Amino acid sequence: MTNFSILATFGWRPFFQQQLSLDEWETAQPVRVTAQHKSRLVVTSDQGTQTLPITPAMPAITVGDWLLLDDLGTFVRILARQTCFKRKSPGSKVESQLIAANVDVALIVCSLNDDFSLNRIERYLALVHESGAEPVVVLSKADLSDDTVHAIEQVQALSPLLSVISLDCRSSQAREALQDWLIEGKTLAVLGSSGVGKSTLINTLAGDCLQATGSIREDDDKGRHTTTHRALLTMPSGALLLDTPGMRELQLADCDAGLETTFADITALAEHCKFSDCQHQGEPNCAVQAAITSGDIDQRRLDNYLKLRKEEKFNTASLSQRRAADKALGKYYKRTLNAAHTLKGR
Ligand SMILES: Nc1nc2c(ncn2[C@@H]2O[C@H](COP(=O)(O)OP(=O)(O)OP(=O)(O)O)[C@@H](O)[C@H]2O)c(=O)[nH]1
Ligand SMILES: [Zn+2]
Repeated sequence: MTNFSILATFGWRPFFQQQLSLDEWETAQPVRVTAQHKSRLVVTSDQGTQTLPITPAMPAITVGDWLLLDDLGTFVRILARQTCFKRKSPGSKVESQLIAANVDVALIVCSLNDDFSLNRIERYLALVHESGAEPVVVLSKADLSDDTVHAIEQVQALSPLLSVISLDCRSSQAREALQDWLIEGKTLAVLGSSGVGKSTLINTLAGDCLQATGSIREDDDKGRHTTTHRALLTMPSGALLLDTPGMRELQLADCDAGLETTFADITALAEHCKFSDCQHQGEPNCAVQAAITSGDIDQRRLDNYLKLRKEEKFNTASLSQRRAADKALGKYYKRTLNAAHTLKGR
């Protein structure tokens, strides 16, 4: 029988428990994916850590997922995700690539020096809202800024409900600043552009346990000893840190809903524009332009919204275009093959 209180320390909660049938409750073993390799997964449960070969019958699985295994340790099924980060796949076969599942809190790191950009924060907010995770904006390198208060105000003005904090990633006080989110069983992820202090913050939050469990020596698929990176770590606070390279390279794509949430003020106003397809760029009786004239909304914010929406549309369109192109290519191959057969048959 599964020890659910141990599982809770890995992020197990009613959302997952509710998905179990009575039978599964008694016999199945829930495990969480803590690392992913080419041909196998590393999973953790109340029984400890084990590896699981990836088979063609399995659905797409990513770090952070919860799976059910039977009493022989064989994969049974994947549980529905509470949140999910994806990105546009570089290949053309699959639409999107899974990056991480069941992240509760996404720390959007933006440094208070040259990198500080409201546009970039809005871009990350759209991504995080799309995933379903709770965003927390972390303004790093506070020690290098003369006016953190003003910066916090600017970010807070993006949404009154947004959590915004400033800190020095190198200082142990960073843990205190984030203590509201460093809760046992909560899964955090860190994102932000290069050089803003993500690794430094992760080191500070994870402390000694990063060295102890972050890199583990194990045998690879060919039996060689390798040092691999474990993507899900338990921090001293009991909170879990999900750290995979994919989180660091996220692009904005397929996040229509995330944009709507991030720019809820603009989308709410847009309902009052005269034209339902108003682009808010000079059409008559545009409620958004009126809000800009009255100073309720910044021109910068509208420009960024229009830019991100255009980018999102472009990315989504190129996905469907690629799908259409694939189909056409498939048909071409088939035709050529048929023609070859016909020729041969003559
Ligand atoms: N003064 C100051 N320096 C910081 C702070 N956070 C990070 N740094 C420094 O900034 C540099 C970049 O920090 P990293 O933690 O490597 O940044 P990163 O976001 O992980 O960068 P990538 O690995 O490229 O994605 C390092 O030299 C850090 O020591 C901070 O809060 N204050
Ligand atoms: Zn309008």
